[in-house]
Amino acid sequence: MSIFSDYRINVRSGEIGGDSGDKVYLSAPDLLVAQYQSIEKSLHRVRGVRQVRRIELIPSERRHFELDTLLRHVTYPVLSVDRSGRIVAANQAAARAFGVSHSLVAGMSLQRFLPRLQLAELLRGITAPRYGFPVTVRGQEFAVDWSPIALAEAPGAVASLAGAVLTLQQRESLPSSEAPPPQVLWDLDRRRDSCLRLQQMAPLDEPLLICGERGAGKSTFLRAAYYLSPLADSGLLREYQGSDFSDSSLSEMLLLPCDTIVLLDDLDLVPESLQQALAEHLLQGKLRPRMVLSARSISALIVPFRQLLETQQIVLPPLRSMRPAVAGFAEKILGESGFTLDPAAAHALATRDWPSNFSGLQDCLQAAVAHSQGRGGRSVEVADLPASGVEETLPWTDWGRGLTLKEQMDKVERAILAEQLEVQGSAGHSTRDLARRLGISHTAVANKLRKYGLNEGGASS
Ligand SMILES: Nc1ncnc2c1ncn2[C@@H]1O[C@H](COP(=O)(O)OP(=O)(O)OP(=O)(O)O)[C@@H](O)[C@H]1O
Repeated sequence: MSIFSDYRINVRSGEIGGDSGDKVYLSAPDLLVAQYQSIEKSLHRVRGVRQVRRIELIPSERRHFELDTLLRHVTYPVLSVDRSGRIVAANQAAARAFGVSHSLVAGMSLQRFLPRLQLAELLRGITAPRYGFPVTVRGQEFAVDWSPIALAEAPGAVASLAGAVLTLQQRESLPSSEAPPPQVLWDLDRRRDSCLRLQQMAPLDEPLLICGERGAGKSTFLRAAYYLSPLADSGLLREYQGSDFSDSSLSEMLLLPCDTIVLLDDLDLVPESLQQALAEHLLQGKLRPRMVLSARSISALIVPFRQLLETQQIVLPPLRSMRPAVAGFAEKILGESGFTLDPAAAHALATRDWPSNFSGLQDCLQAAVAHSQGRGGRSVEVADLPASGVEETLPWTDWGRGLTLKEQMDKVERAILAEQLEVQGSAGHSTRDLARRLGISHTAVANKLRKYGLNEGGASS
């Protein structure tokens, strides 16, 4: 050092390195060639010095320089923040996204650019990386990857956090950020009550549960709840599917701001441990967004959710409990196709049980329209309807709504015969055995089987 000071050479930094740790690197950026030549000999005389060389960059400068070049070439924003949320370093792309000059970014507060990010929370307690949570910067949608910088002594401990590195990827058209297409709700028969309840409950803050069987319209109601919520105008929208719900979905949800509306479809398909965690966070008030959930039924959920949502649920009636309106629903579905529904076909539809509800009715009508088209028709007739699948046995009041006693009895009789045929078919019995078992004549059995279309490929006589 005295050699350098004798020659008035400013040494800005130094480090020890090399493969065997026996090299000393000194950074003297203003060193002139003549100065170097003069000190070189003196340096050689220092004990232990074997070689003196002049290099362009010392290793740490080189690393810095390489990182800088790398970041400059990264087209998406990358930046780092310290524990207090101040930006320490940022690349050009980040400065561009934030709309400030690159030289000014360092030192600014990140919150200024991402006002809705739960920054304090992230910096205070999150020690594992988080991927893909949505933010908006000057009207542009990004997904943020957040990697905490933990100090080596205690990685994983909150106290060890020194800040974080963030990367922002532009989101082209993430479905979750897009509002679903608005849909007019069918408000016939018992469905009208569900629509009215939705209108009353959607604008509230409490979590809302929509229950219904397969195809009963849960997803449709979830999306309608979004439009009926005051947040639809200004807030953020996030949609989750219960079957895909994971730990990272939950941690992402915890970071969402309070003006977000979360639609979580099929909560009953979320693993129980995650349902538990979700319920706890909700009860402790840690989940800020407005939650709208759906499930097959409230009894399919874990106990805390049942208690939490009991008074805040809308149960969608199954289609079979709205028999008087089945034709009306069918006409709404047919509406766009220009096909009409023949009264006999409408009646036939009303007698079916629709285990998959509106989805089943839609599929059936789609097939019927194709069939009718095939014969050059413009209306759906009984002959166009595909054969109905398996029918379910259900509580009588709902099940029989809109059916005469005779129609109800016929459905029961058919179900009994179909079940008996299946049992005896596998045991190799005949229709005579069936007649004996049911206590009726063989002719009566044959007539009934014919009436219900059960005689083909069934039991032998
Ligand atoms: N009230 C309604 N108004 C308009 N369309 C509806 C209504 N209810 C259901 N539908 C239509 O019926 C079909 C089934 O509805 P949806 O997908 O919402 O049911 P789901 O209960 O979520 O089904 P799944 O259990 O299979 O997820 C959809 O095509 C939907 O458009």
